[in-house]
Parts: sequence; structure tokens; C-alpha cells
Amino acid sequence: MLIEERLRAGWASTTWAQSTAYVVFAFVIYLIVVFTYRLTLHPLAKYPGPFFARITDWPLVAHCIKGDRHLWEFKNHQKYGPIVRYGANSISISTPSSIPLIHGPKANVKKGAWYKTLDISAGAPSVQMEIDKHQHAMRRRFLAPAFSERALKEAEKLITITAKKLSTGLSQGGEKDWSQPKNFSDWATFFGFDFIIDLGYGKSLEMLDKEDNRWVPDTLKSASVFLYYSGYLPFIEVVRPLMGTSVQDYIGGKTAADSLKFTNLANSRLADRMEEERIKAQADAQQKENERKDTFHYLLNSKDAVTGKSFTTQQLQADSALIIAAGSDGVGLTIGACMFYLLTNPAVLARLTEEIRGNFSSLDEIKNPKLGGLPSLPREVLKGGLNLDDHFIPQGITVGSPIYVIHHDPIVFPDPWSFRPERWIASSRGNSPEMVSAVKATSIPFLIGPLNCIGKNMSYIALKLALAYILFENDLRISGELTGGGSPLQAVEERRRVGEYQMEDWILGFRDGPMVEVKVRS
Ligand code: HEM
Repeated sequence: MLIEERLRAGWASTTWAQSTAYVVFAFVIYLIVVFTYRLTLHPLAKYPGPFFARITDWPLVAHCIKGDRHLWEFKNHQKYGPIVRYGANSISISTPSSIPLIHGPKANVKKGAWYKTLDISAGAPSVQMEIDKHQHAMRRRFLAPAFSERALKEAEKLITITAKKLSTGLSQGGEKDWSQPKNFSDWATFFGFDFIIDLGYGKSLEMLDKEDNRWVPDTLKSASVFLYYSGYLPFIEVVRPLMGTSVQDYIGGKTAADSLKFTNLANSRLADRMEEERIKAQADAQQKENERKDTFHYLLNSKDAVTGKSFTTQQLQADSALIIAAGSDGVGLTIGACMFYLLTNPAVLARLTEEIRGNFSSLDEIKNPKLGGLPSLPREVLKGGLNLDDHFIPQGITVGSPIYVIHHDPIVFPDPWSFRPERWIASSRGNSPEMVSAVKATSIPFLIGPLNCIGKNMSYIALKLALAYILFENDLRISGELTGGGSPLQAVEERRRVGEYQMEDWILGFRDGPMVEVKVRS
């Protein structure tokens, strides 16, 4: 009784300041216990990495916001070796041998929790966000007809129209003499959006023709920043239920609002397209045969051969936003990167131009520039663990292949900062077939395995057509001082390589330049 009275008296005399101090004290003790565990008894305790990244995910979040995660990973691997702990529960492994072990068909992993946030505003998981392996496989089966050989043949015809427009738009003002300076990455971005939206919904945003819709890529950029870092926030489980609602505008500011704006754009395009398909369904058989078969024609008519199910509207909405984002930007970035490396390597540009204008031979060797600002895409180890080289990684750990680091591995890619398309050709400049096989196996801009990019073949078609039309019809030169590359004045050492196309890594790779002048070929 006496004790109880004393306790009551004690609480009654406790001030707010004292209560706050107790809470703070308890929190500090909690953090000390958690950090000590992560540095000593945690299954990843033995792996090296930056000190703060080994105890918390905040450094990772900071680099995702800054857009230099790929460079951070590069620096970490240079310092700590092929296995780096970059988060409390995450490691990145840069050995070529680990690629099939993490991404191959038998890899004992699923997509990491980061994916739960990626398409949150869409209301249903897109194929990329589908973490469950069986559900994901079903979604891939739904999508398959839109990326089949038959669909790609149709796609080629449609992409050709947009590639011609790119060439014409770019050369405007260059009919007689060199044009005014143009930002090539902007034009490549317009092409990416126009071809994918035309192909997807049967009606492009006409960014190559007029200015009205040129605001869309900025919205996507803003949305990407938000979705990139928020998925890694240490308290994301608490925030996630609020995402996709109007609360998102308040917690994430402009970037979050833009994320919703972008989703709404994709949804409204899809709604128009579904209405069109409903009307078309009433057309007679002959009309149906002649109609244009865009991506959503295949998706809206797709049925899974195994389960007999079709897409729900919400799944279609999620995949529609994903395809616009993944397709447009990946292709825009790659064309921009190709042109940067061609213009800064005049001998390669001259040879390619000659081939295109001569016998229009293949662009196969050019299509593999050192693509991708991509860092490790998170894969979570499943029950039973994962054997990676000589390491056993237990269930629940996040593993990933740092693509940018791997693409600059000097053992597989000697002289890794140079643009050398002949790396992909056996016997040219002493490349043995083994060297070329190693290059091909280690070059993974689209990843490999069941979770890889479904748009890989379509991307190659778009890349080849865009580059071929531009170079067949025009001459190009760098305008003034080179832009788009690194600069010796940059504070971050990894941003000083003048000959490297610079990207901000915000899931997609954002870029600016090179500025070019264009002249229609006489
Ligand atoms: C050069 C261009 C492109 C590059 C470098 C690229 C790269 C990638 C990569 C690395 C992934 C795996 C992402 C992950 O696991 O989180 C991916 C997934 C995906 N990409 Fe692409 N992509 C490109 C173009 C395209 C195009 C043109 C389309 C569609 C028309 C597309 C549609 C998709 C889809 C739907 C996924 C999700 C696949 C899944 O989760 O099963 N991509 N892409």
C-alpha cells in the first residue's frame, strides 16, 4: 500500500519535461541496443560497408534523394570489395558469378519490400510491384501477347512513324545550314513518351510536334524521386497506408503530388482507350482485322491460358502507368546516352553513319552502351537461404546486383570508361569469343531471369529505328562546349569524368544534354 502511494505521488510530481526526458532516454537505449546488435550479432555483421549504412538505412535514403546512389555504390565497392553492406539488412554483390544466382530462374529470392511502395497510387500492384512469385508469373502471362513476335511486328510499323518524326523535329531549322542548338536528351525523351503512348493507347502525346504536353516528363521525374526514397524509409510501414491518398500531397510535397498527377494521366489515357475498345468490339470481323493493334489491344483482350482470368481494371491502370514510365524513359535515356558517346567518339560515329547510309547494316554493336544508372534492385532471400559464391545468405536479407558497378568492372570490360562497341564483336582488336561471352553475360541493363524487363526487344527496335533515322537523314555535331558529361569542377569526384554521360539515379536515369546542332543531309 505504502509503495503504491509513493509511486502515485511520484507520478503526480513528474513534470512534462521529466516525462519527455524518460521517453528520450528509453529511445536512446533502444537505438543503442539495435545498433549494437546490427554491428555484432546480425547475420550481416561480418560484411564491410560505410559505418552508418551498417546500422541504419538513412544513408541509402539520402543517396536516393540526391540521385547519386549508383555512384555511392561504385565508391563503396571500390573501397570495400565485391560484397558491401549498404543498409542495415541489405548487401550488394558485384561479382559476375553472382548475377544468375540472384536473378536466374532458380534464385531463391522474391522482390524486396521496396516494391510495395512503387506503384502505390495506382490502387493495385503493377506487374513490377507484384512480390508474390506465382502472382507475378500470372501477370507476365497476361502481358506476354503484347510483347510477342507478332505484336512486335505491328509495333515496328508504329515506332517507325515516331522515329521519322523525331528525325524531322530534331532537324527543324537545319534544312540549309546548322540548326540552332538543341538539347538532345529532351528530344530523346519526347520520342520515348510519344512512341510508347502511341503504341500503348493508339494516340500519342505529340511531344515531338508541339509543346503542350512537354510538362509530362518533369512530373515523372518528380514522382520517381518520391517513390525511390520513400520505399526505403525506415518507418515506411507506418507511412505506406497513407500513400495513394490526398495525405500523400502533404507528406511528400510537390514530388508526391506529381506522383498522383502522373498516375491520373495514365488512368485517363487508359479510360479513353477502354471506351474505344468497347466501341470497336461492335465492329464487324473485317473491320476488326484491319484495326491497328496497339499494346492495349493485346492487354484488353488478354486471358491467362492457365487460369482463364483477364486483367482487372485496377491491374490495367497499374500496368499502364508502369509501361509509360518504364518504356518511355528507358528508351529516351538510352538514345541520349548513345548519341552522347557517338558524338564524343567521332571515329565510331563516322563508321556507324557510313554503315547506315551505305547498306543500312545492323546497329547491334551500338545498342549496348554502358547502360543504366541502375543500382542494386532489391531481392529478398526466401526460406532456405541463398548460396552466393562462398557465402550463405539467410532468409530475410535483401541482396542485389549493382548494375552500374558491374558494367564498369575492368576485368570484364577492360578500359571500362571508354566507349568501345567492338567489345561485343569476337576477333575484332583481339577480342576472343570467351571475352565477348563474358561481356554479354555481364551486361545486364534489362536484368535477366523471370523478373527481367519484358520490353527488351521492343526497346531494341525503338533504339535502332530512332538512331537509324536520325543518322540516315541528318548530320549532327556538338554545340559549343560539350554538355551532358562530367565536369572537373564537380564537388563529387565520380561526377568529374568528362567523357561519361551523367545521370541522376531516381529509379529511372535522368539526364541533361548533350546540346547538339543538326543539319539535314545534303
Ligand atoms: C532501354 C530501355 C529499357 C531498360 C534499360 C529497361 C530496364 C528494365 C529493368 C532493369 C527492369 C527490371 C526492374 C526491376 O526488377 O525492378 C525492367 C522491368 C520492366 N520493364 Fe523495362 N527497360 C527498358 C524499356 C522498357 C520498355 C520499352 C517497356 C515496355 C514497353 C518496358 C517495360 C518493363 C516492364 C513492364 C517491367 C516490369 C517487368 C516485371 O516486373 O516482370 N521496359 N526494365
